[in-house]
Amino acid sequence: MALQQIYRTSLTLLTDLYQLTMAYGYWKNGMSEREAVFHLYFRKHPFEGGYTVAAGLEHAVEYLQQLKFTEEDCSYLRSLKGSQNQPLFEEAFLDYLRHLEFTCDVDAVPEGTLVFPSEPLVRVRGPLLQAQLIETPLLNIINFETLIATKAARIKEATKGDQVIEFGMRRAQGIDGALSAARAAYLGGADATSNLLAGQLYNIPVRGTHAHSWVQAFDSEAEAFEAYGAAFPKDSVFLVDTYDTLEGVKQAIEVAKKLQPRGFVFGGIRLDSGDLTYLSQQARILLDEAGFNSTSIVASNDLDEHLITHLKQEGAQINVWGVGTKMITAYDQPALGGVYKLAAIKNKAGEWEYKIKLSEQLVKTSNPGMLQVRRYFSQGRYLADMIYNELEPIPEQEQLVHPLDSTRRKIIEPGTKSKELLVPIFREGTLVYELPSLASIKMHTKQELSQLHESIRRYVNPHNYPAGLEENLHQQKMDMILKLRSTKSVGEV
Ligand SMILES: Nc1ncnc2c1ncn2[C@@H]1O[C@H](COP(=O)(O)OP(=O)(O)OP(=O)(O)O)[C@@H](O)[C@H]1O
Ligand SMILES: O=P(O)(O)OC[C@H]1O[C@H](OP(=O)(O)OP(=O)(O)O)[C@H](O)[C@@H]1O
Ligand SMILES: O=C(O)c1cccnc1
Repeated sequence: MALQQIYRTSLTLLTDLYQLTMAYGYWKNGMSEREAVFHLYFRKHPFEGGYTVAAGLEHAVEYLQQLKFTEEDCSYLRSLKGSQNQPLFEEAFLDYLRHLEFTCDVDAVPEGTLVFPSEPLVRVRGPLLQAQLIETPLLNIINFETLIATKAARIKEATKGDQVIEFGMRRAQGIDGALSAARAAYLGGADATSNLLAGQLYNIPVRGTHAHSWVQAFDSEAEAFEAYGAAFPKDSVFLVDTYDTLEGVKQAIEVAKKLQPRGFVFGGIRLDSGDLTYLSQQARILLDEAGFNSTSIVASNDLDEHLITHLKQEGAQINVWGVGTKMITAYDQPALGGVYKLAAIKNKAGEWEYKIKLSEQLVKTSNPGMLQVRRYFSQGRYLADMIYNELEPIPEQEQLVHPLDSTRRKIIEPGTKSKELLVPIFREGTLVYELPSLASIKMHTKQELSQLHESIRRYVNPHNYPAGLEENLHQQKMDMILKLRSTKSVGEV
C-alpha cells in the first residue's frame, strides 16, 4: 500500500474535474450504469525505440482498490461552485458517490511485459460512470511508470550486463517522481537504488558511495579515504575525482594497502568527471598493478544509454554505472503519450455498439470493440502480435493487418504457438490477480527482452516489431471510419 502510505487515506479525487462533471452528467441522464469498454494504450514507443516495458499495474491496482468517496471527498465536492456561485453538484449525486462501489472488470498486461503501439495495456469494462472516472489516474500511473521502466531497460541493455545503480532522486520530478520511478527503474533494469525510502517501501536493494563533501571535510584526500575505509572496511567505494582523478586513484590504492592488514576489502572507486574512458583505463591499470584486480570502477556523470554505449565502444573499463537524472526523469522524452479511449458501449437494448474516435491521422483513430492481444512465438522468439476483438469471431486463418498501411499483411502459420497478453485483474470490482513480487517482475522483463530480436532492441532506427490488427477488426474499423466520414456534408473536412 505504498501510495496510500506516502500520501493520504483517499486518493479518489486524484482525477480531473471533468471526470466528475461527466459523471454527474451521466448520472443525470440515466447513463451511469450503461456497460462500457475503455482501453489504455500508446501510439508511439518512447525514445524513438522499438519496444516499451509495461509498468505501473501494482499502483493502478492500489488506486482502484481504495476507490471510494469519503465524507471529506464529498464535502469538498459540495464546496465547488459554478460560475453563478451555484453548487456544481446536487446533493443526491453526492449521495450516489458516497455509496459508489467499484464494480468494473479490469484486464491488463502484467508489469515487465513488452508492449507495442495500439495494444491495450489496460482494459476496463463496467458501468460507464466508473470506467470513465478512473481515466486520469490510470493514465498518470501507467504512462509514467511505463516510461521510466522502458528508459531503465534501455540503459541496462547498453551496459551489456554490468551493474546499474539508480542515483536520480535529487533531480527527480518531486517526491513520487523519485519513488514510483525508483520502482519502475528497478523493474526495467536497474539493479539497486540510492533512495532509501524506495528501498524500504519496495524492497529494492540500496547501494551508494560517498560525496565530494566527504573528501572536502578532511584535511587531505588520504585522510578522507582512510576514515571512510575504517568505518566501512568491507563496503568502501572511494570517490576519486575531488581534486585530481588519477592522483585520487593513487591515494585510494595507498589507503587500501594500508588498511588491508586490518581486513579491509577494496570494493571500488567512483569516477564522476572528466574523460571516463581514459580515466577508467588508467585507473584499471593502476589498480591491477597494485593487485586490486577485482576492485570495481563505478562511473557517474550525466549518463544515459547512448553515452554508455559510446564509452563501452571506446573500451572504457567501467563495470558499475551510477545513473541519475537521465533515467529518473526520462530526460529525452519526459512523457509517454498513453491515452484512454471508449471502444464499446451497450445500447438500451443491451447490445454492444462499437465506438471509435476519428482523427485526420489514422494513427490517432482508436480501435473499436473489446480488445485482446495475442502474441505469437517460436523457439524463444517473439514473432508478432495480433490485436483482436474478443466479442467477434476471428477467421481460422489468422492474418494481421498493419495498423497504418492495410496493404501490409502477415499470415500466421497455422499451429504457431501463442499467448494472450491481457489477464484478468478485477472481476466486478474484486481483485482476482495475485500481484507478483517486484523481483519476479524484474526477472520477467529480462526474459521478455531476451525474446525480442536484437534489431528491434537497438537504439538507432530499430526494426518495427509486427503488431497488427486482426483482419476482421481492421475491416470493421475501416467500415466505421467510412460511415462516420460519409455522414459529413460536402465541403466539411
Ligand atoms: N569518453 C567520453 N566520450 C564522450 N563523453 C564523455 C566521455 N567521458 C565523459 N563524457 C561525458 O561528457 C560530459 C562532460 O563531462 P565533464 O566531466 O568533462 O564535464 P562536467 O560534467 O561539466 O564536469 P563536472 O562534473 O566536473 O562538473 C559528461 O556527460 C560525461 O559523462
Ligand atoms: O549525473 P547523474 O546521472 O544525475 O547522477 C547523479 C549525480 O549526482 C551526484 O552529483 P552532484 O549532485 O554532486 O552534482 P554534480 O556531480 O553534477 O556536480 C553524483 O556525483 C552524480 O554525478
Ligand atoms: O551513492 C552515491 O554515490 C550517489 C548517490 C546519489 C547521487 N549520486 C551519487
